Amino acid sequence: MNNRPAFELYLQEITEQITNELKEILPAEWDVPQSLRDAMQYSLMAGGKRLRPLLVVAAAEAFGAERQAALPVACAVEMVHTYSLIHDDLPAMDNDDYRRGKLTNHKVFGEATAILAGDALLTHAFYSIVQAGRKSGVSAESLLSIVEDLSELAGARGMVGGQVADMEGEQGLTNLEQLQYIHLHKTGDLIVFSLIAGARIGGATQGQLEALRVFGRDLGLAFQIQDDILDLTGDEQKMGKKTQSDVNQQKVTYPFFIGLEQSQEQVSVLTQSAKDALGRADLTDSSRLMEIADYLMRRDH
Ligand SMILES: CC(C)=CCC/C(C)=C/COP(=O)(O)OP(=O)(O)O
Ligand SMILES: C=C(C)CCOP(=O)(O)OP(=O)(O)O
Repeated sequence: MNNRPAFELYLQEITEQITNELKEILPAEWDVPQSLRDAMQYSLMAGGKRLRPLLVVAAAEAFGAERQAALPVACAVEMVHTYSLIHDDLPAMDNDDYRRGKLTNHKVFGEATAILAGDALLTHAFYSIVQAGRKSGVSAESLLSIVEDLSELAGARGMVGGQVADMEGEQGLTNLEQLQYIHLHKTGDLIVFSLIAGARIGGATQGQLEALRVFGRDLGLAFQIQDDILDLTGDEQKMGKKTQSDVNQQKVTYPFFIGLEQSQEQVSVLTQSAKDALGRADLTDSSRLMEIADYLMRRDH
């Protein structure tokens, strides 16, 4: 008999399904230049935790949707996230050598191919969203809203805008509001997208979408504060990337402004307020999303 907790098995099952779906969407024999295909697959299959696709699937299931219907959109968000990490690691940005326990994309394939692999992952994400309509019967109306949300939340007003504010602010930030803007957009917006995309697939009402936006916003902020904390206290082996990089790059972070203990307190407060918002969403079953919120904040991986 298998004694592993049900939640761990659930995580493992979804992670495997997402990886299999990604292999279908980017097949080994895909008819594109080999260096590009290799670079895209290298980072996608490098062992990321698949947290954002997990949120898409869990949100869709919380509204009673079939998991299969959510998988193409789950893959799309993982492609967007992976592109963002490839570009974030480039010499022009964070200049990191390791990601997900492996050499960064540009270290293996060179800068030009890494940039283009990121570009192609972003573009292919939109192809994958369309497949949710072609293969899994998600309505054209829902897909239209999902494409609109992704363009907004991953673009200039979302993740890219947050990344630019992060680069421009690096040493000059003077208050927590500026840092919060960066965290909410650079990291939070893709988490918000994942939740509301899943909810749209499940047929959420406007009120439920709003509640999930609040859940995602607080969860995303807590997640990035946790990332700031782990950069100081985490284990490089487990995290698969270098720690102390914020200090080395003289980046202003939550622990820099309010100290380690208060930052940890903020993570708990935000996780609780996220769960309170979720409680107000009146879902068919919110238990998995509640468990995921706790899981994200206990991570030391
Ligand atoms: C448009 C682009 C390139 C967006 C990047 C978004 C992002 C969340 C990067 C990682 O942040 P981080 O540098 O705080 O995290 P890590 O410690 O994992 O590098
Ligand atoms: C937004 C941040 C903090 C970048 C890393 O995200 P994850 O911790 O989800 O990275 P992977 O598991 O996908 O590599």
